Amino acid sequence: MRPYDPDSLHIYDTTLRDGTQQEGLSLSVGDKLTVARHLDDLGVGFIEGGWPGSNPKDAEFFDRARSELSLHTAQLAAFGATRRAGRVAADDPQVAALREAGTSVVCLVAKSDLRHVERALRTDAAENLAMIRDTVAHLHAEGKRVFLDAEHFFDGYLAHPDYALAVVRTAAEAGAEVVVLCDTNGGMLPGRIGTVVSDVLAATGARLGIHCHDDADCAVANSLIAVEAGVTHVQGTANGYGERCGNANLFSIIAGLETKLGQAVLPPGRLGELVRVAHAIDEVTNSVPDPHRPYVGTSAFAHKAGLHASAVKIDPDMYQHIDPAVVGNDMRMLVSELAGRATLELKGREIGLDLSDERDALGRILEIIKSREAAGFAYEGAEASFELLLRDEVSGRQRFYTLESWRVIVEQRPGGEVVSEATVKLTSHGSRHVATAEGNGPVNALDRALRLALEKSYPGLADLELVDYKVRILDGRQGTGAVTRVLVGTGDGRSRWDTIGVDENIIAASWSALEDAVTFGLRRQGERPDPAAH
Ligand SMILES: CC(=O)SCCNC(=O)CCNC(=O)[C@H](O)C(C)(C)COP(=O)(O)OP(=O)(O)OC[C@H]1O[C@@H](n2cnc3c(N)ncnc32)[C@H](O)[C@@H]1OP(=O)(O)O
Ligand SMILES: CC(=O)C(=O)O
Repeated sequence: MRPYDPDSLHIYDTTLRDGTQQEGLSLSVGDKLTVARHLDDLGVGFIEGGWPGSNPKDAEFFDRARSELSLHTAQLAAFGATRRAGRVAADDPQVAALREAGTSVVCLVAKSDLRHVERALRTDAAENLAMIRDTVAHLHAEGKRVFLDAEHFFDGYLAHPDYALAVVRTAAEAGAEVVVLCDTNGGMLPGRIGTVVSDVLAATGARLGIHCHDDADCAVANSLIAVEAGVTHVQGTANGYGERCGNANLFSIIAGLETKLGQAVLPPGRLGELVRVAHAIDEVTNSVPDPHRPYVGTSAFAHKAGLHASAVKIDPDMYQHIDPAVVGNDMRMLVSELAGRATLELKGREIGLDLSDERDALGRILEIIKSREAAGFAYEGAEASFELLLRDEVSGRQRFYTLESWRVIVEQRPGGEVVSEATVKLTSHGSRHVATAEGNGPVNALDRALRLALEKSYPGLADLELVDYKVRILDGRQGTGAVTRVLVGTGDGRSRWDTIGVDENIIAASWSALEDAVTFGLRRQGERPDPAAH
């Protein structure tokens, strides 16, 4: 492993600038400061805070950053364009905003594709080079470290290589520390990126960086191949946020560099924070974490196929590209109709049960799971129901009450209010209980009535709370009517568990899921089962 040296390979985050160009993503100044702190905790080298000359929020961010952001590892960078055509860099208000942003690093965006120079900037080749030269030289003379993002570099290089090279040379000669080759439209494939980077390096000798978008689904691969070809500065965003299909996911790049290319790019010990930081930033940006995201997703090391589990049981490396703990993730087993005995055995291990000598029981449980999944169950999303099934089969059923009946009515009252009322009758530890409760819906009423009926025997049930309720109507099978699958999430303030019920009747399906939820909760609380219950 090549040791961590933040100067020899820059990890440059542009979440707060290019990441916010993602549709639907908008951050307050406070959010941006929080994201910056998370990125600094992770240990990236540079955090691009925004474009100070483009809007008041970004200007405020840089203002507040001076007093509110104390970064330990990262340096803050301000982003902006080269001077406008026909102007003097020192007098251009955009350039002034960069100069005054209070950062030691600025990153300029410049055109490097002649088509863009002529059609978007509506100027000529020479003036664009002058804009680059003047702006870089001005900011460099002002004591800034200057990086230059060469927009549309790869498209420009393929059409007019001499001009694209002239951009790199002009920027480097004027004092740009790094010239960042941008695949702005995100359409490049890795082979081409590698070749162009090698050629540009050989032709200019400039320090190069890479900035890739993900429109061809290759942004991370393109960034990694660019590093292999010699760039020493990599840009990307947290979780790959960004314009259109996003930017290169900096977290995958970091993990790839550290675990596959033998290059430490974070301070020692920080790679294990990757999952935590990725999820914390999703929280700030109000994004639902993608479970399938490489390295950091909750499914990234989740094994569903029975054959995979049977090999993983012998050696996890057989179906994992890295040890999940290295990036702060965990291996998980998923129980479903695709499971085998090995899956169940490993799942048992996760919950502290040694099932290595329980081949027959595992076979029975597998049969139950497969036939129930064929009828509409999905244990993957209901691990508490699976755990009850497993424990029942292996250590014998534990029941806390005997159900006599349940009933729900839904009533529209004068004035239009709709109220549900449920009655549950059961016997627990020799006493018969009849409880009636109201709720804002039938499931809420049933849940309350069930807990009311049990509260004398099990007062701890008061701590449980229904926190999630999902319903899915499944197609009718083999000529039967459609069935309803209900998933119930229950919490006790410290943890959460999920249970399932399936029935043609939505209330009956909900009742089954609720019973599992309460039974699981009681087992968790270590409550004494009712030996007479059945
Ligand atoms: C590839 C990237 O993602 S780069 C980052 C892109 N990010 C953003 O655009 C978000 C922030 N942008 C903004 O707030 C606005 O676009 C501003 C403030 C920068 C400019 O707004 P306006 O002055 O109204 O101009 P507008 O957005 O219509 O057009 C951009 C102008 O910048 C010019 N321009 C574009 N690139 C550059 C460049 N590298 N150097 C100098 N000028 C440039 C264009 O020619 C155009 O000039 P014009 O006004 O004479 O037509
Ligand atoms: C600079 C930039 O964001 C791009 O070229 O995509």
